[in-house]
Amino acid sequence: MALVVEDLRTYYFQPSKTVQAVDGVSFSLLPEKTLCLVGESGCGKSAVALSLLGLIEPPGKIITGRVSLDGRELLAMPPPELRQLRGQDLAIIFQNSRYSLHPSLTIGIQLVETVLSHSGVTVSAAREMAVDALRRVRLPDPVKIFNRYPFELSGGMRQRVMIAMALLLKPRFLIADEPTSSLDITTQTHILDELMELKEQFGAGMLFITHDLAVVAEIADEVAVMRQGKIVEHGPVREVFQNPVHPYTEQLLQSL
Ligand SMILES: Nc1ncnc2c1ncn2[C@@H]1O[C@H](COP(=O)(O)OP(=O)(O)OP(=O)(O)O)[C@@H](O)[C@H]1O
Repeated sequence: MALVVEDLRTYYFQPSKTVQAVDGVSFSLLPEKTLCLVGESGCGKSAVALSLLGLIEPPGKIITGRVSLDGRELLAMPPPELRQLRGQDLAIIFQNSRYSLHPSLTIGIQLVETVLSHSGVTVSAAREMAVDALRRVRLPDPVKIFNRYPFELSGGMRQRVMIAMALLLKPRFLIADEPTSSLDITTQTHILDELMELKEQFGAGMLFITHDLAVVAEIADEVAVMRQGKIVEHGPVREVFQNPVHPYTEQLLQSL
């Protein structure tokens, strides 16, 4: 059981040029393991995440590649099937600033809708699952939060809600795109700890996108270093940190 990415290429066709945002990326994600994808801004990390989930929008396009989950080919999957798979088998946590929660729906409605769109449980069971998910991410008074709108919560609370939403259906693989970068350091540390704890409870594999090598040192089993759309180095985190082969990795480590 693995999420396997092979020779993925995703380009953005900008008016003046074509950006090869992802340019032949391959890796595997295994259950219970954390692979950190690092690299400077604009190197294509988010484009990888969006490609895996079928969320690339024009002017972007997946040019070629294979993404398979237990032998099922994701890139060729009809959109309704892919939507069903998202959340259940593969979930994503974005940075706060992008794709955040719907502003005019309560937290509870958004969580309950997510459950109902993926399973045949009753509304009251979905409600219970939602409150339980809010409790798991250690939000105080989950029932009260359930009835709140996103704007009534702090950034840290909203990010916890996003984690609760991603873990609601106990996905087997989790993609976290800089999930804590918009938060202050203390909140970042707490949320990261909670995310890792929950991930371990569920045995999920995780692709964690970050440019923070201190975070990588703490959570990664493996690290892949990306530069200009390509993975230039990939290996167990200790090996890569102690013995960087690519000059760019060395440069990244020196900037710590
Ligand atoms: N919607 C878009 N339209 C045009 N070009 C885009 C779009 N999204 C991304 N790109 C381009 O694709 C390249 C990769 O962007 P991407 O967001 O994947 O980088 P990143 O490594 O995630 O950066 P960051 O760490 O800043 O989030 C960049 O050159 C970017 O300008």
